[in-house]
Amino acid sequence: MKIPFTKMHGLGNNYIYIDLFHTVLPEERLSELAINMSNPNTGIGSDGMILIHPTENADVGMRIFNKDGSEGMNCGNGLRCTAKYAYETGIVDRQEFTIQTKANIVQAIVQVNDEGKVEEITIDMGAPILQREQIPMLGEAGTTVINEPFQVADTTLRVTAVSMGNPHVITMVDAIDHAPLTTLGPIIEKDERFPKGVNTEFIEVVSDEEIHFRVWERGSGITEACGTGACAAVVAATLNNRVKKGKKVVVHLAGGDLIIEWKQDGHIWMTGGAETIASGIYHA
Ligand SMILES: N[C@@H](CCC[C@H](N)C(=O)O)C(=O)O
Repeated sequence: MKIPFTKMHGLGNNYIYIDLFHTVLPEERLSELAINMSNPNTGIGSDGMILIHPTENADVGMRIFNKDGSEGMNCGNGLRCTAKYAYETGIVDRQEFTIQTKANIVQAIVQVNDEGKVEEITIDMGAPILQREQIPMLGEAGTTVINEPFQVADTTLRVTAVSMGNPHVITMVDAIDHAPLTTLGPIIEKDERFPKGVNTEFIEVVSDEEIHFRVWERGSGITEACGTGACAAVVAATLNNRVKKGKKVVVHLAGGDLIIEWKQDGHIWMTGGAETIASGIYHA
């Protein structure tokens, strides 16, 4: 099977994008394709695979597969890349349009330069989910998880759990360069208290408008950036009284910056870039 693809990244979080407006893929091979294409030695090399597809409920649909073949519910960097792709290829002809993920339908707004290229994308990511059982995280149903002690290996972290349609657990640290990302990230990802696994973030809140951020992603490990994670980080910092609702926060990820605002109406807005790296034909 020969599959046309485009490789794109948002702040270094890179995926192989397949345009299902023009290509058909068998559902039963999607997971295997994501694993194989993501392999840097025998595939293309990526953090996973994203499908851009027609849907009845929005202008564009998006599905995300991590590099271990698991399907995620949402992807912030993927949404910005999908918005750029959809606009630049003419799938949509408006600068404001909707994208459906497995989690929800979001609004995308693209800023376009004189040459018709998308330079910046803002996504209304919707409202975060804080109810423990909806994250999901084991424990007393109906409660939230804010600065809760969490024993892992021989360390007690204090964690805040947030779903942006996908699960995140956030720990505030004093110095981002010393965050135990590689040691605790893979253990927390598969901790039984998170029945569906979890994306693990460490953040250093510098001020009420600036956060340093590192992530261990469920299904992909360390990545350069995680858009839903950056949104979840600002929610966690707000719930811990370190930043304020209604104020823009610059989140410094390993691959660059995102501007995140948790608005007074409860929605989270994410603004940042997206880049096209290459396109070609994958031989499956
Ligand atoms: N990199 C993404 C999130 C991708 C999915 C995640 N690993 C999951 O399984 O939930 C982002 O930019 O949000």
